[in-house]
Amino acid sequence: MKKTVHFGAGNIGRGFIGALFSQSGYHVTFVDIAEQIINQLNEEKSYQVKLATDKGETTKINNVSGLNNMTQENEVVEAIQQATYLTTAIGPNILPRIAPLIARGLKERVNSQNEKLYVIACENQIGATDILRNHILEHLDDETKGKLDGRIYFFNSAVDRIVPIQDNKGSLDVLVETYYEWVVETSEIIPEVQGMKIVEDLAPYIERKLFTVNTGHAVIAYLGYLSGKSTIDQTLADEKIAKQVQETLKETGAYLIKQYGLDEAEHTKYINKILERFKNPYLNDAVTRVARGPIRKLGPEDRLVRPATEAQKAGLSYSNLAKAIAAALLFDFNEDEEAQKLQAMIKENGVMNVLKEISKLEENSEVTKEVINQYEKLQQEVK
Ligand SMILES: NC(=O)C1=CN([C@@H]2O[C@H](COP(=O)(O)OP(=O)(O)OC[C@H]3O[C@@H](n4cnc5c(N)ncnc54)[C@H](O)[C@@H]3O)[C@@H](O)[C@H]2O)C=CC1
Ligand SMILES: O=P(O)(O)OC[C@H]1O[C@](O)(CO)[C@@H](O)[C@@H]1O
Repeated sequence: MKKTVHFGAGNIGRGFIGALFSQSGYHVTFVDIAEQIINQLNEEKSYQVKLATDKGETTKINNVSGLNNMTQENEVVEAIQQATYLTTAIGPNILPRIAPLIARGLKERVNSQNEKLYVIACENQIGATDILRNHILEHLDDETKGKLDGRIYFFNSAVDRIVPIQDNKGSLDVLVETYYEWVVETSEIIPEVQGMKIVEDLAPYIERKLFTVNTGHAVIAYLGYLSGKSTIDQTLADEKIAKQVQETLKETGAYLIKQYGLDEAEHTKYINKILERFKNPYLNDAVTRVARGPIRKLGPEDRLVRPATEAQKAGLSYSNLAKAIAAALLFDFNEDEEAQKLQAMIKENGVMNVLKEISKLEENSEVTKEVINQYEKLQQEVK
């Protein structure tokens, strides 16, 4: 049986990427630090993926097992020897932490065989696989680096499926939305995986996804949080916020249409389809999940700041994006480590310095001025 190694046995790992591999005839070895999940995968050897619909259709996912990358390093290295694919869905901030072990696995592999291995990071981040590759290279000697060509391939990808936090503690089963899209950038002919779409240029796909699905989601999450809402669908039922989301997506849309020559009517359809996905009540998707990690989400290349700076450069409107950035700056959820760190930074150094440090926005840039203007207005509104 073909084999694949997937780092991150969480929501996207089990509910999306691992499930597609299993359905394509692969044995999936999940690598994670969550001991309970690893034990259950090894004991139960399967789990159910349940669709967030009124019928709640389920699919059984077979041929799965687990390894703990903290306590079973040798076994992970061995699994990498046998795999055709190595994927991750672990969170962008975790990629540097798993890179040393992947590097060990790759070193052993290229010194003992010529079979091709395809590495794909499935994270909400532009160029996540390139970033992972650079971390891996830091842990390889020149001789090993020289052997990667033609053996180890690194492909960027875009992943789109809403998988909320699961409220079935103790079960491996995962509730997912029906829709999914996994786009992988390569011009190589690679072993087929059901549901994987191959493209030669990922940029329009990942930007369209990140600056529509993720920007829209972030606006709902941050404004929902500020107005005391619990879930995404509940927030979108608030007409004022729904209008604000539309206005923000018009701004990212204008940039995407200009940048990639998208058809305006098609793009409007794409936006509307996404808004329908967000309204799914069966997902019960918490605003605090979608808002998680505000420091990462306020990064210069991420879903809020990049479209704002690109729109500004292109002479397009960005005031609604500035409002979204301002709302993210006000996210003070006390169970989110990044939110707490962000609030401490704002308290100590002020918003302008935080925008400079985290978002790489110049002090007196037009975008910075507009964000501060929106931040002050929002602060008054939520008082
Ligand atoms: N949940 C969703 O709807 C979507 C998530 N994504 C992306 O997928 C990635 C994963 O997200 P989720 O699955 O939602 O998160 P999650 O929190 O459900 O899963 C992450 C998994 O990584 C594991 N992990 C954390 N640190 C680790 C380490 N050092 N070594 C090994 N495993 C470690 C955790 O134990 C957890 O099982 C993120 O980059 C996210 O942006 C992308 C599209 C959709
Ligand atoms: O996973 P992140 O990057 O923290 O952001 C949450 C976002 O990811 C998703 O879970 C999947 O795209 C979206 O639901 C949401 O926009």
